[in-house]
Amino acid sequence: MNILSINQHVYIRRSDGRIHEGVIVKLDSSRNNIVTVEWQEGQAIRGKELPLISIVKQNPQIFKATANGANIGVVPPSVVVTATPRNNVVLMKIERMRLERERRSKRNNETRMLRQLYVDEDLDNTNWEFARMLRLYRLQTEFPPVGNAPRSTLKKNQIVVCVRKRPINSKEINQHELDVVSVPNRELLLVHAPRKHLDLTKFLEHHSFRFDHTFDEQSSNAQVYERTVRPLVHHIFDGGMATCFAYGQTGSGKTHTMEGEFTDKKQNSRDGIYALAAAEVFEHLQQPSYSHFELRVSCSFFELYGPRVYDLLGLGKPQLRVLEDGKQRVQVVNLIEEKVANTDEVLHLLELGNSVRTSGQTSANAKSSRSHAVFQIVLRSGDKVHGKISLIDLAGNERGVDNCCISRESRFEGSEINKSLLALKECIRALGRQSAHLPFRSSKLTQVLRDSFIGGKKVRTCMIAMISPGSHSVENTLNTLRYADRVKELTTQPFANSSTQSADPVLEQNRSLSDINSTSN
Ligand SMILES: Nc1ncnc2c1ncn2[C@@H]1O[C@H](COP(=O)(O)OP(=O)(O)OP(=O)(O)O)[C@@H](O)[C@H]1O
Repeated sequence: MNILSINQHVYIRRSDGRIHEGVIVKLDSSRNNIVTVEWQEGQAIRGKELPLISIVKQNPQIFKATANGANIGVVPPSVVVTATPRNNVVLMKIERMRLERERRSKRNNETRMLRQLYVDEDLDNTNWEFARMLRLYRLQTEFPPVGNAPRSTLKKNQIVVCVRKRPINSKEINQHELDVVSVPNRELLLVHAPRKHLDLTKFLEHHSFRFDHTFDEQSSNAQVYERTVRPLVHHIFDGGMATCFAYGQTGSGKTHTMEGEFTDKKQNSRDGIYALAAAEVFEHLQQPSYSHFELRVSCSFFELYGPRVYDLLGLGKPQLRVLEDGKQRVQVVNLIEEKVANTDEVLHLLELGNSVRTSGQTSANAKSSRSHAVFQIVLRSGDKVHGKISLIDLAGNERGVDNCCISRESRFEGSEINKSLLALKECIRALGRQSAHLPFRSSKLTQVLRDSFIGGKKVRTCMIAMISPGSHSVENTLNTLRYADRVKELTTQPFANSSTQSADPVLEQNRSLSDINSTSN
């Protein structure tokens, strides 16, 4: 073996008779003197392991040259590869490096694609494990179709509870928040809460809820209106009282839904539920079946800030007194009830009122409504109230722990808001139970809305719970859904909401499916 060396040029004959000039790249005496030779064929580098004896036979010139001190070797009959030997070695090394580079980049691309599949092209996302679990859960879980409850029952329900999920916003995306709410169909809603075990392993806790209607992030205000407030407008023409509450965490979309989209620092009142309801009222007025009532439309707009009531249509936003007479009739003294003849006049009133509404900054929303805004459309036949709809944009509900970093005044505001929301829940529940006792005196909000809770079958209520989809809001989202759930619980017995949790994705899937199945039975 000492005659041959690495990088030495040799000729080899292939089985098809062609002869190539190659380079020795490996000499292995431990394996019966095996010699590895590489050569170039077109653009490709090829290699072969050959026994030493075969190399000796095919390259007699090497051995003659060694014996005589000069290379008098026999030139092979035809040489396929004609590159100069020195160039060949360099080329081969470059080629080998290129192939290695290509292999590495292919491997990296594969890894990148795999992560993108799970993490939405966001490779820096520290939540990527949760994102992966979520993606898998959503891919693997089959949701049952909507339950068999006929849709017409929704129209007849005295209390309707719906949930609307708003789209994840750019602030949440920049903070690498995940969208942890799924709306698989128009009744179901799932919250996937990211959790950690004591040993810090991560898992998702799935909670499923069922409501009269669930709206996903694609839903428009008009679609929400269609399912929620439209039946109530029809109801007041039939002589009923109706109330619709927008409930939810600050920044979850209550004002967006009730008062319209907020673009370029301006509220576009035209597409909010207030305006859509007003337009429907004027459309209905044209119908001959109501002409004999000689109905006239008027609006009032006021806010409740803590225990105080302010008229949003009055000059300088005057504070109003709330009085109750001997027959428990509640009057907001001197509340302006403006007569309106068309939707544009209503929009004008809304703009006037919104411009003076109390707002503040919360941990979740820089321009947060800190008051409950009550917009009422009253139908009068002569002096008598024929029907009335109250549309209420409630102040944001916040958990105490979210308020730790804000001022004392804001914390006080928060506790007042939560107190009135608790009272509201109790009143709606009492209405659902047809209870003789209505705890309406426990807050100013329920006191001024008393006539929306009494009146038996003539009274109808709709609650739209708004939720933020971001993972940082998950506790507030669960709070909102539990609140809405408590309101609904007593009104539709067949639906029992529930929650599940599990660390094992397969178990999670099966359990939550059985959970969903059980709720739909
Ligand atoms: N469905 C939606 N589609 C698009 N953007 C939305 C939606 N819901 C809310 N938003 C946006 O989210 C932000 C917060 O919404 P909004 O002010 O309506 O929240 P809120 O619940 O009224 O908060 P607060 O109780 O603090 O007043 C706004 O910029 C709004 O435009």
